[in-house]
Amino acid sequence: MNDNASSHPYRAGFVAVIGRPNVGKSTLVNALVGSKISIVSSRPQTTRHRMLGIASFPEGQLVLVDTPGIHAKQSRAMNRHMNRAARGAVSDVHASVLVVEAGRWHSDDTLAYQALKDSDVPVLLAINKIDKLKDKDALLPFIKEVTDGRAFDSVHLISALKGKGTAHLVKALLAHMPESEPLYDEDEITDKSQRFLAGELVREQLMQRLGDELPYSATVEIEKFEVDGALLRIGAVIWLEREGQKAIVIGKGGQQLKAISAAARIGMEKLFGAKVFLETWCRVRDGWSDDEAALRRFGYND
Ligand SMILES: Nc1nc2c(ncn2[C@@H]2O[C@H](COP(=O)(O)OP(=O)(O)OP(=O)(O)O)[C@@H](O)[C@H]2O)c(=O)[nH]1
Repeated sequence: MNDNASSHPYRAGFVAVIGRPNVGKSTLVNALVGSKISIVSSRPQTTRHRMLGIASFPEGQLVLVDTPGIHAKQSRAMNRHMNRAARGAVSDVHASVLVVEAGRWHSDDTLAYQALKDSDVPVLLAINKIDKLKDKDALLPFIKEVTDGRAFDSVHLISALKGKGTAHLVKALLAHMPESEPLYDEDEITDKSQRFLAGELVREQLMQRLGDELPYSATVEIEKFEVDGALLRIGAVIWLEREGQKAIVIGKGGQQLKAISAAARIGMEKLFGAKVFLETWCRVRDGWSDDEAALRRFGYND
């Protein structure tokens, strides 16, 4: 068994990070892992897949299961997939973190809480975005409101964005993990391939730059991922649902697509520690986000 300096046993296990869309789950996972493995945008429902973030500390290892936000609207196949991925993550973990936004409790928070309570593992509450609250005195009544009639193992006030309060949350989570050898090498940060992460980095730029003009259904497929000496040659296809959406993504004189590619390439170079040559194209396939077979082709497997 791997003992640290103070001879506490090394602990390692799985933690589900659950919450409604846009509360900061991916930002929290990235903060704990120390690298940007999960994409972030101000648009709700950015995270579509369940992915593992591996956070290693001298005292132990947390394998964080980042999930799509749980929400009540399930009309499209894509949304049904996202809810299934989030609920599936709750089984087989040692603890869960329910992430909520400071000052606001939403009916979808109740839905997420209920999914956790049915799971029989310790639930820690992380009240995120405390940096946004002008009136810190409002926190006490909020804590009282959200904990009234709901059982949490502990409550943590955090700012995932600024890294505030996260050390305390890590300590509390590690205490719930079983004694174990590390589950992953300490230099591993995710279970997803570089190919997958490359696609997500392009999608992040689409979400961030195009905001509400962008159809929610846009997705990215990596057609080429080749190692060429010290260079990575990556080819990305942006899939859209209608011809008219292409003009939005490409922009005047191709400027928008150029900016998307440039920013995604910088993100890839940072994450992969290698020079990247990135090519991007737009293609159209009608109605794919409500088509279960197309979803599987684009990697939305349960
Ligand atoms: N001010 C502030 N903003 C935050 C904090 N954490 C996250 N955000 C912002 O909230 C937005 C949503 O963050 P995400 O991490 O994508 O949220 P998510 O819960 O993973 O969202 P989904 O993928 O939609 O489920 C982004 O604009 C983040 O920068 C925080 O601690 N403080």
